[in-house]
Amino acid sequence: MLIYIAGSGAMGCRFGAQLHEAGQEVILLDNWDDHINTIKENGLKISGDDERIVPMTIMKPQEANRVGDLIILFTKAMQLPAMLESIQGIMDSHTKVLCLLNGLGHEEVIKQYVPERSIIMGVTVWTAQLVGPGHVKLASTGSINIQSIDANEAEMGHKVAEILNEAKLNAIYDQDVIPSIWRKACVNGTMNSLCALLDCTIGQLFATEPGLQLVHEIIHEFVQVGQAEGVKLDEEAVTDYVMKTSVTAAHHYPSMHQDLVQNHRYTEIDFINGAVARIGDKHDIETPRCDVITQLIHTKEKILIEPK
Ligand SMILES: NC(=O)C1=CN([C@@H]2O[C@H](COP(=O)(O)OP(=O)(O)OC[C@H]3O[C@@H](n4cnc5c(N)ncnc54)[C@H](OP(=O)(O)O)[C@@H]3O)[C@@H](O)[C@H]2O)C=CC1
Ligand SMILES: CC(C)(CO)C(=O)C(=O)O
Repeated sequence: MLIYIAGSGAMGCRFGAQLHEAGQEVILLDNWDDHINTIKENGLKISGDDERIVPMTIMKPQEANRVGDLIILFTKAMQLPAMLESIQGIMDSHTKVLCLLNGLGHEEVIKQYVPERSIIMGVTVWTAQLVGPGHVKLASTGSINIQSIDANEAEMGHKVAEILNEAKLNAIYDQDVIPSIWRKACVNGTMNSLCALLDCTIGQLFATEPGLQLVHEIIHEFVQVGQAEGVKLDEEAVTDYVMKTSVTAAHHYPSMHQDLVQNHRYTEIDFINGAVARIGDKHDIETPRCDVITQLIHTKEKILIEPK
């Protein structure tokens, strides 16, 4: 089986390396020259729980020319359309496309490039961090929920879950993956944006009474908007999940903090709080917190990434 990882940053490298080690033929696709050259020359360096060097094939998306059996999308959300455009030549009617990006609204984007019967949507709580080009840090454990969006293609989704499990990626075939995607978006919509704005860890944020209050108000907006979209979300259960995640990830600076504050890179805010604000508008639901958080993150992007 030929598996492409379309977007081989931290998560793409984790998944690519584990699938390669499980015996699959894996090709990493990315556009970052230093990263590509380092992996070509030295292999992928993995530090953390199980340090090793994994020899991996990596190239730019436009250089790939063999049709893939499975393509796992792992770009940042704002890079997704360009990636889908550039991988048209490696997809045919049998190619399955699995999306594991954080955030909301990717299904609609993917449908513009991939037939519905080939799309598998998913969400993962595995983590990974780029240390530098060709070097990723992996720690702890995780899991994946996936579902074919065409109900007639469930079998193909089950097969993909099996392949992920052979690589010890703990995948389950979910009969309704959309609430899980929204629940993870809610984790990111509370912790990622607030920690990036306040320059703090998750533990620091959740230890404050006003911070915690804001977290509850954001969760309420996500749940109201999700429910209006027909997503089965229970506010108490989502809150419980967010609180539990805040404990296990207490010492972390979330990825949006790493992107914006530490590395001065654009964020996925438009696909998290920004998406809830947009969908809320559609349903005439007010989302004042998501609105202002989105505006503040964009302001911080202007200050840090585009200084005058
Ligand atoms: N990291 C995590 O723990 C988790 C992430 N996710 C989600 O997975 C998706 C992928 O995230 P993740 O793997 O963390 O993304 P990364 O930031 O590690 O990489 C994403 C892309 O950004 C570019 N890039 C990253 N760093 C640099 C750099 N220093 N210089 C130049 N280009 C760089 C590369 O793209 P290119 O060069 O092609 O532009 C790379 O493919 C996102 O939707 C994220 O929210 C989900 C669960 C956990
Ligand atoms: C750490 C965690 C779970 C919460 O923000 C995360 O998903 C991220 O950093 O993107």
